[in-house]
Amino acid sequence: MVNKINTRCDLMLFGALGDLAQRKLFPALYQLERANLLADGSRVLAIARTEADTETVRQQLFDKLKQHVKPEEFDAELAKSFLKRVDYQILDFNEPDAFGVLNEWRDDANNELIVYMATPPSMYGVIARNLRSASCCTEKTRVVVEKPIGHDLESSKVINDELGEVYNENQLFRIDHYLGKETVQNLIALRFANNLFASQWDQNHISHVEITVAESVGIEGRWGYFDKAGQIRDMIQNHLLQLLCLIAMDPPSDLSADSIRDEKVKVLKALKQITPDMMDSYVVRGQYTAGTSNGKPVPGYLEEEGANKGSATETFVALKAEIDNWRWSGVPFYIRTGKRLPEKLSQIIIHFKPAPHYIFDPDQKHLANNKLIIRLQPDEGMALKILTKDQGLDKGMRLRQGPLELTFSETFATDRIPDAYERLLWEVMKGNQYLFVRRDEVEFAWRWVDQVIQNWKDSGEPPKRYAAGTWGPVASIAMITRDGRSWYEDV
Ligand SMILES: NC(=O)C1=CN([C@@H]2O[C@H](COP(=O)(O)OP(=O)(O)OC[C@H]3O[C@@H](n4cnc5c(N)ncnc54)[C@H](OP(=O)(O)O)[C@@H]3O)[C@@H](O)[C@H]2O)C=CC1
Ligand SMILES: O=C1O[C@H](COP(=O)(O)O)[C@@H](O)[C@H](O)[C@H]1O
Repeated sequence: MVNKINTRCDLMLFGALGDLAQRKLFPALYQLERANLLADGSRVLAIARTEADTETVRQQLFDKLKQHVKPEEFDAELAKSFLKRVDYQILDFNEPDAFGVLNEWRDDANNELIVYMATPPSMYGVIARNLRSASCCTEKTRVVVEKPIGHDLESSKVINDELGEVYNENQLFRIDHYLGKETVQNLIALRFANNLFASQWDQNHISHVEITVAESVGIEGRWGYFDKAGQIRDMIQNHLLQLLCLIAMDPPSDLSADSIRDEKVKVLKALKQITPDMMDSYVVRGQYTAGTSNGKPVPGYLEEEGANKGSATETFVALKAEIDNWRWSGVPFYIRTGKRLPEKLSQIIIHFKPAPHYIFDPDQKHLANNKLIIRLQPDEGMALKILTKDQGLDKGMRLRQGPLELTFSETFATDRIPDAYERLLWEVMKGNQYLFVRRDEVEFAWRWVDQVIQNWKDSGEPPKRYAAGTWGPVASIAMITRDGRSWYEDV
């Protein structure tokens, strides 16, 4: 049973009519209302530049809630009552003089003020400065900003500096929505609540790690944004490196935000640089061509709406990351992520080393390593593949591999899994930063990703093609096969 927080919040949502706000943030706030977690008197000021009045925006938000909340969780009366908390303010973020109006909306200065910037990152500094000029912030104000923070190390420093001129680091909540996923937080529980794994979690016992975040969707009308980013900036710089950190970090001394973030930063700092001569064997980038998705024909990346036909932006990346420290020396982390892959699937596979001396049938030696499969989405859960004796008089000491299985929806049938943004908004309201990214994490992640992007630029090589509906370019299979391994397939 989660208790509602008693403090009333005033949430100023900049960019409230944008895609993120309407698809994710308002549905998440509705779910907090549904769970009776919003304090009485908490309010939302939806801010954008479109000419509209509050009633029209409430009606538009009602329609979007109906569209994006699961039918069995949508209650029209509750939605209407939730939307009474929402007012709309027309504002051009570039107009400092217009910001004074925001103070008028705040009728009680004792309410917690949360500023959520669901806007292009180029707006963060402008909004922060204008809020300051309008005296619309205090040292207690919490400020939420979306990814990506910049498009490389230099530009992320500029954005972080601009935010830092107005706010202290302990006021800043940088979102990486993967950290709001229950199954991602569960990595911390798995690793640090089960001593069984703690003693096995290093290069003495683990041979390699795989992290796959596959998406079946394509660009979904976001060509303008995505083509400037590509899969490495959109997914690897943030979500996949966060997953890597949670798997690779040392145990934090407690669950405080800084203890966890300190450990993640140590991992990011220890990532081995990928130099130009390593690129062929360590990195594969791809771009999808026409193919199928869910059995239906789909266009290639260059034929998507709004496409620039000559684009060399990658929609797929596979790479081998190495961590230069005592715990992980010699243990590659194979990472892959892409759009228009055969299915939506995020999973981490920990491959344990075989026993030091093998005494069974030589033909079965390939079976002889345990694997821990962590399914982040969908079908959330985990399986530990272990070896047992095959049953039957005629089987001798033949081995077979089977799972110790934990499927969350079956074992813990009662609980609904909240969306990442519900958790993250809830943590912001409580003022808890442990699921948000600190400035140095963002910057060390960029430092590592930037060198790969620079190597691509210098080589001038175009991305390798793969047909939509396949697992990426064949080169990504060759990359892991060269090391005598293969991407995990559940057979
Ligand atoms: N969409 C997604 O799935 C994800 C988005 N993000 C990040 O979230 C942020 C928002 O993305 P998204 O919602 O897609 O963006 P959109 O372009 O859909 O929305 C941007 C919003 O900002 C408003 N806006 C922009 N400039 C101004 C201005 N000068 N004055 C007033 N209002 C302005 C727009 O107002 P109006 O509508 O009135 O023009 C709109 O409400 C970005 O940083 C993005 O990278 C991160 C992860 C996923
Ligand atoms: O941040 C982003 O994440 C989504 C994938 O998120 P998921 O929760 O559906 O796994 C990705 O599609 C999008 O391009 C990226 O900006």
